[in-house]
Amino acid sequence: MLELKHIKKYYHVGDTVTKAQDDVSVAFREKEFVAILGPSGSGKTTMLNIIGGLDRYDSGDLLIKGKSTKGFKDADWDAYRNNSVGFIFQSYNLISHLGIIENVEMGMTLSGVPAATRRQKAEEALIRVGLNQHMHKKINQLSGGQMQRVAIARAIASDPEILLADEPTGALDSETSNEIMQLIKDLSKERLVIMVTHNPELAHQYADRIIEFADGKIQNDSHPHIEGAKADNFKLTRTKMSYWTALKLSWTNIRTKKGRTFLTVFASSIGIISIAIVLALSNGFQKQIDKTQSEAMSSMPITISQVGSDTSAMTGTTTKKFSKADTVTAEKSDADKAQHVNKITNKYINYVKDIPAKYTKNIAITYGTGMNLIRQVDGKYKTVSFSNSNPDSQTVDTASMMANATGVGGSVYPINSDGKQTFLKTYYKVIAGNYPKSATDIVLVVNKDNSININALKNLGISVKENEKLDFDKLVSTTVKVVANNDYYTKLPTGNFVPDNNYDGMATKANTKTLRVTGIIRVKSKNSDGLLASGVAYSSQLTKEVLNTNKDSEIVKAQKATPTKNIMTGQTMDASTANGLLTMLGGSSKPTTIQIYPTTFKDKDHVLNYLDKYNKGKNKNDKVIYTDLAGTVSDMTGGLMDAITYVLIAFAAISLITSMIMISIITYTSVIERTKEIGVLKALGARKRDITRVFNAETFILGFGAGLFGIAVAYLATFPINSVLANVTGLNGVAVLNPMHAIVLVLVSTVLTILGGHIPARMAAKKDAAIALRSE
Ligand SMILES: Nc1ncnc2c1ncn2[C@@H]1O[C@H](COP(=O)(O)OP(=O)(O)OP(=O)(O)O)[C@@H](O)[C@H]1O
Repeated sequence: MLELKHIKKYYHVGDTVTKAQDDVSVAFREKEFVAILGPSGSGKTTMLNIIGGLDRYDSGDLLIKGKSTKGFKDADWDAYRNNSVGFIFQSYNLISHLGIIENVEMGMTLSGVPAATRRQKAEEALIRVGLNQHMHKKINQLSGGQMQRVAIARAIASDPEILLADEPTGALDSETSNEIMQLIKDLSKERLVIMVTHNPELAHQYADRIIEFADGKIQNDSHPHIEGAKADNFKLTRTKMSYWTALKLSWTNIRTKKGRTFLTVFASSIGIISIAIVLALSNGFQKQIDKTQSEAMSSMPITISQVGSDTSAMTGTTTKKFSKADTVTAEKSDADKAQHVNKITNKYINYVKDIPAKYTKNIAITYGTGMNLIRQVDGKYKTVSFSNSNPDSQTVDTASMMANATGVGGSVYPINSDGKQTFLKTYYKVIAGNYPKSATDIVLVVNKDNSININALKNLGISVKENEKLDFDKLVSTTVKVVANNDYYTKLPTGNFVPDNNYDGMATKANTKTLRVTGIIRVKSKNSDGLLASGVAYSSQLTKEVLNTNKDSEIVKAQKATPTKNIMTGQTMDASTANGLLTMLGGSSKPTTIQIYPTTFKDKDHVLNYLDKYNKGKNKNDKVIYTDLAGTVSDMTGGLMDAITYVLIAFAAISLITSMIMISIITYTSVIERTKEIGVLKALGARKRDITRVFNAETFILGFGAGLFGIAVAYLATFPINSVLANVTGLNGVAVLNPMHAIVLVLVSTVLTILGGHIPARMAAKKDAAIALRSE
């Protein structure tokens, strides 16, 4: 059955060499009870460990059923121990955190025997050793003899052919010893039993054969056996512990150390808690900043005007040196030099309209078209305007007189490229009436305190005194009429055009449109001033319609025919005044300003890049220059927030690493504490990998637990944090834990702790089984 051939095992410690096995040759029968006697330190245990595959011989050979073990790999030894060998130790070596049945089942659990079969065989083995009454007790509720019976049950549960016992009665009184010996004697009827003992009487009383050992050599053999030639018919089934078994094993172990586990989990979760809170806060602050930014955007668009200011053209040379020249140099002022006329062509407008929709909320194109407005006041029609300029001031400037007379002024609100009215709905609240629906609907914009520019009302022909309070009803539904150029101006015999005085007549003309105030609106946000000035606001659509009606009117045609002469006054004009007049009359469809509202600060950069691309390669005169008001506010806030978050996360990460180190230490202690258990598991056939798995499972449970616990604490912490922040800053719901962050943090905690625990786990796996079993 078993044969040792010239087995040598020397231990070298320092200069001394211990010959634990010194050329041992012996053979065993298939069924016999062999007792090995000998003085302490003679090498008995070493021989038993070599036979059981727990220890390796240096030279010689161990034949199992005729099969040489010289070429055995670790996995073969593991399988051999699991399939063929049962061990019984002096100190029982039961796994105390498992139940009796689980202990007995362990060998079968390791080799993947199905649960029901396992349970049945374990119970049979326990009945066999006489423990049918005590099966459901805990290990620490048993007597020494009973514990040894459990150990014997574990050794025979999977019915091995070889049973190895190392001083099985060494810790028991004589009566119990006899009972155990009798039990082993019975078991030897079915298998080979090799027992190491110090007790010659027991050996002689129960054993069939006695081998005396001294100085690593067999001195005497009472009943030697010579193994005949045998065919190699030895087969091994490899063992494999499932992840689930590893998890269960670790879980039961962790449960026996509840206090320590809780403290570990708590301490390791501190890193996760701090990172989660930092993320939750920065998340919330970022949201607040985004909101503020987006509000700021609404009042600070990128503006492209007909005349821009090219700051790069400013020389900024204010020399301090006095000139010695005796001449005067005529020079343009810096501001004049910087003045740049933008050629806002249709091509450019289309280019702007093609900005990817995701980057912009709105694009407002304003045309400087005048509107001939009249309104019935006290039964009579008179001219009115949407302007905010003072109607009582004595302006001599013809352009502003024209502006007042023709109704240029007021604010134009943008309409989305798809024609939808989202701008007003997003940023403005209706406090009376409704949002405008059609091009002929106009609104009154009031300030946060419901005040409105008095000039706007006066220009509409409403007689009002400063600080006078007007009912909403009085203003909503006010109507104003826009008259087409052809109805508004009459041609004099001189060829000049003048406004007709018959306003009542104009009111009923077919081309006259009625505009109606549909509502009074006010900016929604506390923090923003809004885009629209207080006063009248109308849609960009309305200007387009007016432009369409007037572009081919008589007065426009006549003005175009005499470009250097004002068609109304007969005065000569320079090109730019002429251009202004033509625009006012509706003869030029060039926009006066284009305003682009980026969606966010970041998108603004995309928009600016897009606009810069247009200018690339163009000569100075063809370039279109924009003004970026929001640029001065810049992305500073966003960058700052990111920086703060990174710094805080770095600090929090330090605590995470600390917890990782702590988990390694705890796993390491656990490895030390469980050294004996590792030995037992190995004796039962556990592979290195199974041992690593058991400890990895433990760190997995700890890491995952710490992650979950950390997230739970961080989530609960957001409530008091938010209430404090709300009190201090007035901001509500700042700390918001992003579920994605929560999941990632649990993963991070699990992965980091597994990493931290992996090295001790590997150390555990590498432990020598024989040494592990010798440890106390
Ligand atoms: N890992 C080891 N390193 C060094 N020496 C060892 C090691 N294991 C055992 N020895 C030595 O080998 C010798 C044989 O030890 P072994 O445990 O086999 O003796 P034993 O006969 O079983 O003794 P006891 O009856 O006291 O248990 C002893 O001198 C022991 O010190």
